[in-house]
Amino acid sequence: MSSLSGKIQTVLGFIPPDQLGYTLTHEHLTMTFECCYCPPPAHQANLADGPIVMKNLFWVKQNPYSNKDNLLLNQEVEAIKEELIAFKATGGGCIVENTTSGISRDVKTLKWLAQETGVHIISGAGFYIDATHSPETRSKSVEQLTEVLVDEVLRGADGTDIRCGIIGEIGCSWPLTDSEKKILQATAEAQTQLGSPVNIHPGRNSESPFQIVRVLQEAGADISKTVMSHLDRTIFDEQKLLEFATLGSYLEYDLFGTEMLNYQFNTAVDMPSDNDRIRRICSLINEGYDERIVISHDIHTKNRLLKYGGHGYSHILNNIVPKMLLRGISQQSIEKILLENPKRWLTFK
Ligand SMILES: CCC(=O)NCCS(=O)(=O)O
Repeated sequence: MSSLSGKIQTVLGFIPPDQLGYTLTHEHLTMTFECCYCPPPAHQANLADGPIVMKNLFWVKQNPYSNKDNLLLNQEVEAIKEELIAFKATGGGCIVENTTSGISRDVKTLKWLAQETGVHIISGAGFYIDATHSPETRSKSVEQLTEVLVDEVLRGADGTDIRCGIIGEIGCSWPLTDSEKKILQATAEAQTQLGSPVNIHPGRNSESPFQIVRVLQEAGADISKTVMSHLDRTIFDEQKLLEFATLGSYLEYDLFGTEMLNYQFNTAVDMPSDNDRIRRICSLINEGYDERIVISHDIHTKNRLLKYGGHGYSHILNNIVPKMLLRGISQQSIEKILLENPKRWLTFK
């Protein structure tokens, strides 16, 4: 049993699980996303640079990864502080901030935001996708990577004493790279030592979540304390989703608010709408999985903030919950999705 057993660890220290409140399990409050910049086609090259303004806003919403300014969420600390105050006033309690090494994690800013707003913020340990791994990270053994993860949870991240309360999001590509596989094995080992919650970012292929679970299981992970993120853009076939659900991870629908014609990272994918997401969640509940579902917005670009006409961090509480109720999801299931499931996941074993 770990020293953290029974506790939830925020950037301000431990909280009793019953103080958590409604929780968004996958957000970003400060990060950069230049690693995923997609140059626009030649005839739109002028839209890559310059700030977001009314005149380019529709284009930015359709092509969020092609405007460089849009990828710098770390420039919006004041706007995000205002949003968190509104989130709390709307009934929100906690945000799990999934920024890991490679996309500019900034735990000092997370601590400041938690102090200023009263929202519980939980920070993530570990590494984003291979494209962001440093030569130093690539050269580490599984044991050395495990040490980094354990250290970020027990002692603090990025040279501070601010501690992470989950491992993740651990970035995985499709196909999985050697460096990502080592980090998954280290994640399993660190999870075994700490009893910690884990969050995984799968590659953009429906086989990816299955492959990741296999690697984690072989390395001894506890899949029941692991969230598989981004299922909205990863598994579309209902039978395949139900097959994945039997593996026992939490099933995360975390792109609420994202509605676009073309999904730039994989144009073979039709990005679902919020109504599609709600339908998917209804069918998972009907199949008996309401104790495994968690939801979020995964805000990672500026255009999704209220300041830029986006849906903001309170969209789920303000708009999605009422629509879920309208579509027959019970208040009891909503309490599980937004409160009980996050609480169970975030409490160290
Ligand atoms: C860092 C944020 C992130 O990785 N979000 C996932 C985007 S997507 O792969 O689902 O498009």
